[in-house]
Amino acid sequence: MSDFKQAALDYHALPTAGKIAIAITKPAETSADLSLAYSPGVAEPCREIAKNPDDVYKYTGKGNTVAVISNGTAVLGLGNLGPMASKPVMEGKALLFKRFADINSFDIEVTHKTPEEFINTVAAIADSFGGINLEDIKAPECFIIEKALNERCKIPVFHDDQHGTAIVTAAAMINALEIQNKKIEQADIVCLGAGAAAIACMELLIQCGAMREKIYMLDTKGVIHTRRDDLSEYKTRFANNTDKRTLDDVIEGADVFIGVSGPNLLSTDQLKKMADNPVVFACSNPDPEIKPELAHSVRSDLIMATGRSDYPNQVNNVLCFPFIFRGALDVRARKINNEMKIAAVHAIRELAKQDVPESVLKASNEKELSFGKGYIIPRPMDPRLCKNVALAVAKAAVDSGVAALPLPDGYMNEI
Ligand SMILES: NC(=O)C1=CN([C@@H]2O[C@H](COP(=O)(O)OP(=O)(O)OC[C@H]3O[C@@H](n4cnc5c(N)ncnc54)[C@H](OP(=O)(O)O)[C@@H]3O)[C@@H](O)[C@H]2O)C=CC1
Ligand SMILES: CC(=O)C(=O)O
Ligand SMILES: [Mg+2]
Repeated sequence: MSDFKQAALDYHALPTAGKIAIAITKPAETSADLSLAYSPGVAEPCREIAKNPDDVYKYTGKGNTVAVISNGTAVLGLGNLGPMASKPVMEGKALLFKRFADINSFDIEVTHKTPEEFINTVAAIADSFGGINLEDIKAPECFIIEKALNERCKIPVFHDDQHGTAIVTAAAMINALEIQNKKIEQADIVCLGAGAAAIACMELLIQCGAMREKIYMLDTKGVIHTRRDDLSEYKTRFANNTDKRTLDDVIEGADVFIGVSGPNLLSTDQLKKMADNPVVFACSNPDPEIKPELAHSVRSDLIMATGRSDYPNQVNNVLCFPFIFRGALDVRARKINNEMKIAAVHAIRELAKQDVPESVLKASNEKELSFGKGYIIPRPMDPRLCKNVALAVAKAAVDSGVAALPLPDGYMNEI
């Protein structure tokens, strides 16, 4: 067994199994404490909430709790491993919520037969939480599930693999194209993968200026084109009127490659065929579509990003989901709308242009980080992400009319 594999298994197993635990926030030592925490004292907030349901936010942890919910059908790029094998990832998301945005989080893995069963299960428990982060649910079911839950739930429901990934990809792409001196409107874009992440990433890039007809999307059967008769309604939106059929065909002269598919699917020969100064986001986890060292060995003019923490330019939804929920929860947004997503894109993107604090350099084991080919997007440990993204998102929620609360006085000033 490799040292890294053993270290990763030990990290999860020792000294206690798993990565998260519950913390008590009130004294619970004496009989007097317990008479407040439990019987008889607990009856008082129960009565208040029964009279005024909004008081649940005043007397319980609902407003700062997000459920991370999966069925394990698209666990990273590992495929349909089922609910239990997805649990380390879901605990990981809970860890990231707490570490980066001080949001309490439960991971919930659902076993079900039909999308309706999943939807009914989640809808039935949704009121316990301030928000729901759906994770690693494969396309096309993820689109149906998210839409139905957003219609049925009073709290924000956000499929991270769609929107978190899209927001971070758009932020990084705008910066990368600027550095490569390319215009997004003129970029020829290849997207390998046509699932949850791919569809959402391309839709958001189009909102940021990319031209739909200049996007070539591929699934396991090749290029998505207008003469295919096997396309879901979601893929059909990207059907290109073209004779190109394979990755080899579309990669020729492409400015951008975005991989949200699986490991080792882009060859060095294909990379060589891309236009000058290309942008390559190989975002499949844990193994990217092409390894950075391999890509850099054949091209010196590219900007390269992956989803991983052990290479520069980590294009990963961790840069978004803790912070977009922080902003949404703090103004009690009913949903996470387009305005909030666009605000997050720009808050993340702009931060990469600012000087990097010493604490981030230390945590990244870097001497220097400055905006450029090796630093197109902030590092997840950057404490300014929470402040800047949550503030932009909360403001956008208030301005777009989905917030139940105003922006708190001095919001995020103290961070
Ligand atoms: N860096 C990040 O932040 C994130 C990265 N990802 C990565 O993106 C990938 C996809 O995740 P997600 O969208 O949630 O999963 P989905 O299951 O929804 O989609 C997977 C897509 O990849 C396509 N695909 C799989 N193998 C190939 C192949 N050999 N050639 C072309 N297309 C292929 C599938 O094709 P078909 O439709 O024919 O089945 C499908 O369209 C994963 O590797 C995941 O780790 C996802 C979210 C965030
Ligand atoms: C990062 C992530 O959410 C994924 O790879 O699925
Ligand atoms: Mg995921």
